[in-house]
Amino acid sequence: MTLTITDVTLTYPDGDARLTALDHVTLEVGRGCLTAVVGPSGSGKSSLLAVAATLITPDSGTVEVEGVAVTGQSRRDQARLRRRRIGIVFQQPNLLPSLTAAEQLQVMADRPSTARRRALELLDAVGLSAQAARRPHQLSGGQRQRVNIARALMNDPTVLLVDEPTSALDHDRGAAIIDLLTRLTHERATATLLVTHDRSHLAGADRTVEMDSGHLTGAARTPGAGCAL
Ligand SMILES: Nc1ncnc2c1ncn2[C@@H]1O[C@H](COP(=O)(O)OP(=O)(O)OP(=O)(O)O)[C@@H](O)[C@H]1O
Repeated sequence: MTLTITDVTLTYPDGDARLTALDHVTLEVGRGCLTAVVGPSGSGKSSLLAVAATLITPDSGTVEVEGVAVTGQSRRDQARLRRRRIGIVFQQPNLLPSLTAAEQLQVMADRPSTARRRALELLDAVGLSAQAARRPHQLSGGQRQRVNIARALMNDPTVLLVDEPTSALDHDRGAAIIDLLTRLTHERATATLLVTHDRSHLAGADRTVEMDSGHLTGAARTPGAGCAL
């Protein structure tokens, strides 16, 4: 399994007590599979993503990427793993204002010699070939989010983590972004974990899991073609 989260508990300080954000959560995501985690505000979705991204160390439990336990690694090894194996799409694109769409991707490249070609190939994959030379203020919100997604794929990650990608978009553009993420997940065989409070776009997800008060409460939908669960 590409991303395996096993029996993870995460608490935050809450005055004199501790608030349990994740309560013995177990979840597996295989390559070529988009798993959506839905749940109300405060249910623990962003915390789950942060643990999967190795940005937060849980109180207990483990995270494995391609069979390697990352929970006990040094921060330096975790950062290397993030750079090489994990793509993260944050809610807000946070593009650099002075760079073109292609340059936003190129600056992420591990291998500078192929960066330009790869950036253009990825912009084509997200439907932005004609916008490669545009800067963020010359792009729509949906186009900026597509650049954001393409940028996360720059170093060919095996795990793709996506946080509320449709929150700034209208319904149709939001649905198009989820369809794009599902297609890219299948084509590029990433293990994709997407969190959202908005379940209206999720018809195309391979699997939907519910989060409620730090618990994963159920899995629905059978895996689609190419989804190696
Ligand atoms: N840094 C923190 N310190 C203390 N408590 C936190 C911290 N981050 C999150 N929490 C709490 O942990 C719980 C889970 O929060 P989390 O952000 O993971 O939920 P969420 O489902 O992503 O919410 P939203 O949809 O609003 O982003 C909430 O009760 C939240 O208040």
